[in-house]
Amino acid sequence: MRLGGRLAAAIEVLQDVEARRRPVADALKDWGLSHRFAGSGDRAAIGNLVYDALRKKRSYGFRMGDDGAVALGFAAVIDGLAIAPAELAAALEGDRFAPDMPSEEQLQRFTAADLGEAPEAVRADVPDWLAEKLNASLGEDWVEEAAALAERPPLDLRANTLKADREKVLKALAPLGATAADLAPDGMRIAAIAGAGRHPNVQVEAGFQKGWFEVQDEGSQLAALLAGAASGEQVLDLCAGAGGKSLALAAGMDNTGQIHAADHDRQRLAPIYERLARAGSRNVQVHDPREDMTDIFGRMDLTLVDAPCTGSGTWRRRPDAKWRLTENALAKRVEEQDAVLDRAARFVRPGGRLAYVTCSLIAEENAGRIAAFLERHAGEGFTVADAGARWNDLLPHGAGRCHVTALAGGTVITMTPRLTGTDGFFFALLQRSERTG
Ligand SMILES: C[S@@+](CC[C@H](N)C(=O)[O-])C[C@H]1O[C@@H](n2cnc3c(N)ncnc32)[C@H](O)[C@@H]1O
Repeated sequence: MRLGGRLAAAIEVLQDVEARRRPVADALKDWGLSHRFAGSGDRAAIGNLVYDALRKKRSYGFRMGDDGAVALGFAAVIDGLAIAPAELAAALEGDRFAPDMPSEEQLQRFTAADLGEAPEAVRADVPDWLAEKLNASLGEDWVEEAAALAERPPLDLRANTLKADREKVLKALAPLGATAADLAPDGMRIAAIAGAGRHPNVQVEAGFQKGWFEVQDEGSQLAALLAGAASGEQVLDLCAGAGGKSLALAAGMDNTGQIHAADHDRQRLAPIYERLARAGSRNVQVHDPREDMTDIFGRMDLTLVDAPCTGSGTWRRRPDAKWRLTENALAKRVEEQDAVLDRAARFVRPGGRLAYVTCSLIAEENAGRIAAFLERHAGEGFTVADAGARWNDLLPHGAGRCHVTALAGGTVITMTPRLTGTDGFFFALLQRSERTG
């Protein structure tokens, strides 16, 4: 396919996403199924245009004076692929699949528009209703913080120290341009794509098949590191999902002690078995959702709640979620977070810890849930640890590179693409006293 056909396809997918309010991955998959002639390069290029258009839907819409699918598609080509309008017109000339070029006036508006004159929510590329919440959560630089969530993400990997060290993996992945991550000790990064192109499919690499590395955002790796599971401990990963954190914890514990991996959704948990086997993780016991886990109540040194959340910290990777999010959905996540924290508390032994993680940047889901938990569980011996100090101890070269917020006598931290270069993550650690009421 030529550029014109790819652009027309991207516009069709954007129209589908808009009309049916459906996840972009589903819309792209359907497009692929009904256009089997399109090769993998075409699909990747179409996907890139769609994702770019959705990441910057509001600022592109402002600059174009139109936020319809056609305008957004053209904006993604001009801005994301860095093809100037005149060059684009020449490339589409004579291409019968290409959509009509926007008017000269619209193109000029796009190129000359001053985003400085746009409302904050437009510059931040977020829906209006979230502006106040993100401002409250991220402080005075919230517009720049949110705008960084509208950039393309890198591909992050974690060396699995049960099978290989980072140097060895970096050597194997040198042809893919992997470099050592800034902060996470076992992290590696393949930079965000500039212009056209796509990240390599690292899962077909021999090293991946042999379990030398996992795909995991650096922020997720850091959250597991901060949770601080020590060798020999009893650990519960209560929202284990496909096991990203369990795998990192197992490596950090050098396969000693015991990790209990649980999730209430069997389908989400299913991939964990294959991942554990590939990674050589032998200290993880997976609990079926139907299992009664009362026998480990009050026995965990560390209970990790990697909570269900809006995922607002991952908007670089799932920009469509940003436009689909509603106040009702946020309220539902908050309810789930309270419920899962209440359940988690039952597993923490006296003297044990409870780590709470989200990949959201909305304070209601983060510090707000911890404050509410402390109120509901007053007298049970939970206090907020100094996560900011913990960050500085573990990552001296990353000091000052995350948000540290005081909360109930301790501190909690937030990682953001702008400060940490990771997806957005929140981390809090609660310490339970030896003597509980
Ligand atoms: C953020 S995801 C977990 C990601 C995973 N820990 C990882 O690192 O790959 C949150 C998970 O919480 C699970 N969940 C939601 N409510 C739960 C509950 N009450 N009990 C257990 N799991 C729950 C969801 O099914 C989902 O898999």
